[in-house]
Amino acid sequence: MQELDPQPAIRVNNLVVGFGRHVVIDHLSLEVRRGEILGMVGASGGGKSVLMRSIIGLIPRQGGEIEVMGATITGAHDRSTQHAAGSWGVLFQQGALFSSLTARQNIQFPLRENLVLSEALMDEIATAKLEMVGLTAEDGDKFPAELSGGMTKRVALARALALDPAIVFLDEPTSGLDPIAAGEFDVLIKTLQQTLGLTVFMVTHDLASLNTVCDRVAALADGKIVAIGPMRDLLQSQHPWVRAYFHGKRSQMLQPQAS
Ligand SMILES: Nc1ncnc2c1ncn2[C@@H]1O[C@H](COP(=O)(O)OP(=O)(O)OP(=O)(O)O)[C@@H](O)[C@H]1O
Repeated sequence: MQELDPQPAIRVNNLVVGFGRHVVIDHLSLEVRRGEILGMVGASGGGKSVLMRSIIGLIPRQGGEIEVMGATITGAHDRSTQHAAGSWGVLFQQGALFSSLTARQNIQFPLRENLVLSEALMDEIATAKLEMVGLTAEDGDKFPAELSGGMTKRVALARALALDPAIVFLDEPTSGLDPIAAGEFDVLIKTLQQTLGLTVFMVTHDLASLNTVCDRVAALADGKIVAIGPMRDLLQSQHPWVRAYFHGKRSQMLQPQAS
């Protein structure tokens, strides 16, 4: 296993996020190490997406501190957050490609927003990103409606990688994919982590992803991280929700990795 940087990529301290009286994140603290793939699990509606969106400054918080690559995150329009935003890419839950743009144009979107580059260079970058996620230059000419679910996820990942981020946030990247496509996507994420040194924050319900690609897994329950560590540690956790999640009927197919 690669050596991890002791200075975390993401540091969340005592975070509180809610909507009106509904507290979703309740004094949560978490560190994501540089270069690791951290899987985030939790009940549906438990706050995983809210946590991810808070970290990247899209949802305001009521308390606590967030740092990403050493930069303090306040609000989406804050200068420090905007500067830090260059260090991350995001794959939202639905892929969220612009339907009127080709795959290539979708990948180029962040480049156009943030940089001044020639069309030729932008085409070159888009082709490189397409290849990086296992697609061809020809796939770049397709519109989202012409892509399979797996291809859509790959294009969305290529777009998240457009600005060469240090961190990628993935919100349920394998949802809706068949097990083979999901497995291929897992391999892709692991390969990108290893070749690019990426830090990956991955919200997922996919037990196979947790077991095969995540260096550590964090469990969110009652607005807090109630367990965090390698998968084998989570399987030993005595926390009632974590036990129910990993030892329930749906988890029987889980094959823990040998330590
Ligand atoms: N913009 C919002 N306004 C009000 N409530 C919100 C908003 N966004 C999320 N919530 C609420 O916050 C809670 C956590 O939602 P979140 O989407 O983070 O869950 P999740 O853990 O990602 O769930 P799932 O696994 O089903 O995707 C839910 O009760 C949701 O209704």
